[in-house]
Amino acid sequence: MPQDPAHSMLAKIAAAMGGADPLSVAAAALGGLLIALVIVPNMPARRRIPGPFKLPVLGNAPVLASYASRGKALELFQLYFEKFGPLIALSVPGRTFLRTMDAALIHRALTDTDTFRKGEVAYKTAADLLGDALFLLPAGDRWRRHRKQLQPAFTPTQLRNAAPFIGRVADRLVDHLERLAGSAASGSAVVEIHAEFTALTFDVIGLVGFSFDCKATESLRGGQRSEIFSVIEDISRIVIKRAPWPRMLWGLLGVGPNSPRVMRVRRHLNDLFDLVIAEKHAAMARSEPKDLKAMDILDRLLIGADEPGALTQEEVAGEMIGFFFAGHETSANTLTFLVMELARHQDVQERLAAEIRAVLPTLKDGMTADNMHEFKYLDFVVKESQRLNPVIIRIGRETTREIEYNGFVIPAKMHTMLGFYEVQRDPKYWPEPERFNPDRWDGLKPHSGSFVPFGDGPMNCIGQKLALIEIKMALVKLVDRFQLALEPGQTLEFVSLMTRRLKHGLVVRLTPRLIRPLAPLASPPSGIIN
Ligand code: HEM
Repeated sequence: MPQDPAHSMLAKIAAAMGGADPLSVAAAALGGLLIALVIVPNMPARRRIPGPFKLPVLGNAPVLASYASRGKALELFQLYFEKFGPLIALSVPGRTFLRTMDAALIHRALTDTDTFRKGEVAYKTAADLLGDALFLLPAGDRWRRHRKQLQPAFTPTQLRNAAPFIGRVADRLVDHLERLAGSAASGSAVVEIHAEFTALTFDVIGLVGFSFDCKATESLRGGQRSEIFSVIEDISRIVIKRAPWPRMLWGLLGVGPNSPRVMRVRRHLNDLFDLVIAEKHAAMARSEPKDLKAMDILDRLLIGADEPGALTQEEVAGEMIGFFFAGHETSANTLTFLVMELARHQDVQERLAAEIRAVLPTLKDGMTADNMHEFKYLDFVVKESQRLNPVIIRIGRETTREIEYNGFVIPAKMHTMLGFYEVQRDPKYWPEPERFNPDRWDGLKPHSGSFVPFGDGPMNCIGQKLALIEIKMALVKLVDRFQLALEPGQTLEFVSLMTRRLKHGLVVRLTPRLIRPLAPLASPPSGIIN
């Protein structure tokens, strides 16, 4: 009788085992598989990191994917941390990973580069969309070369030069809001402020990074949302959709490198880069060579193109897209959360307004990158909002070797997700963690690893000083001119894609405060924007 291949295989194995019954061999094989795929991964063992039940092969991928696609991963991890403690092990096909909210481990993972490195997971998941952007690159020579080339664009001199441009973009926004309020019968403006901030931060990156006016604010005024916003947003969605699954399944999910959706995103990004570069070359041809100090990020990258270690044209494109991506949504979400907290806490808002009224007139040149520290309460408010509402809620690292931590064994090459959101709300480090209390920052030096909105260590946020100038300038101008209140009837729903934000934005009512002359603003170096 002809035998099916599986049966003949079993017969061969049985013969090799000295003529054992093929059925017993099959049962033993099945048992072995069960032990390897279900029992071992879920077995409680001393020193093994605890975690939720893992399905054979798929591990925790289905439940992670279901929560992540709805932007609800934080809720899931909150449950897991409550159940299993500050270190949890999870698995998706092909890899096991660790998620932690332990401050000391977070600090170590960010600063001890011999033991933890940024691995390739993020790069492999998004490089076809974003190219060789610094914020994606894994640790190693390529990352070092990019960081070295970009670092000079963030010196105090560069930031000093950038501040007046930022001031002008912020002025454009508050002037517009004032006009809106002036033309409304109620005397106040009702706006969805997140869209305004997204446009503002987009324009700031364009101007400061590339002397390119994206006119995002302008297109918003024209009643349309610039297409590039939806493209950038789609990148986050694509990456989130890909993350729990192996590359070979991305195509099936509609997010493979050759899927129409992905190709559309790439086409838009290439167009944007071509436009910026063409404008830059035209500007270079029109004007005298710039002083090194007055150069933007793109000038610096292009001017040094012949020097050893310089970035190639492709790498420059990656950095440009990377800066738009890493630098605009993060700052916009941070600003939106700040307005949300100020609108919810009118007492804090009034104290801040009083500080602004007291400090601003004393600044001879208006608010600059050098005198921001005069606004002490503002600094507390920004930090407290970043603590409660970090926009980067987690980042990943990988162990370079096996280590022991608090009695647990963390194997080599373990992908480790650092839970910024959770550690910044941990009652162990933050009394009354859910309370928005800027005064807690008075004289406070946070416990290492417990406050990391910009990361830490050598891969910390290269744009953090620029971001803080932008955020503080915009906030000072806004609170100085308007009283901010939440418009009733909206539910504030949070989503966590690549960054955390409000799903439907934030609708606020802006009522002009008493009109009084503003302190002068330092003029920008040239008239790029009106
Ligand atoms: C409030 C705003 C911002 C927040 C909360 C933020 C947060 C972060 C965090 C947490 C990291 C560390 C990632 C890691 O360690 O793997 C990071 C890296 C980075 N950020 Fe930001 N960021 C902000 C604004 C900006 C801006 C305005 C820019 C550019 C102008 C920027 C560019 C970058 C880049 C290029 C990296 C990668 C650095 C490296 O790997 O060497 N960010 N950011």
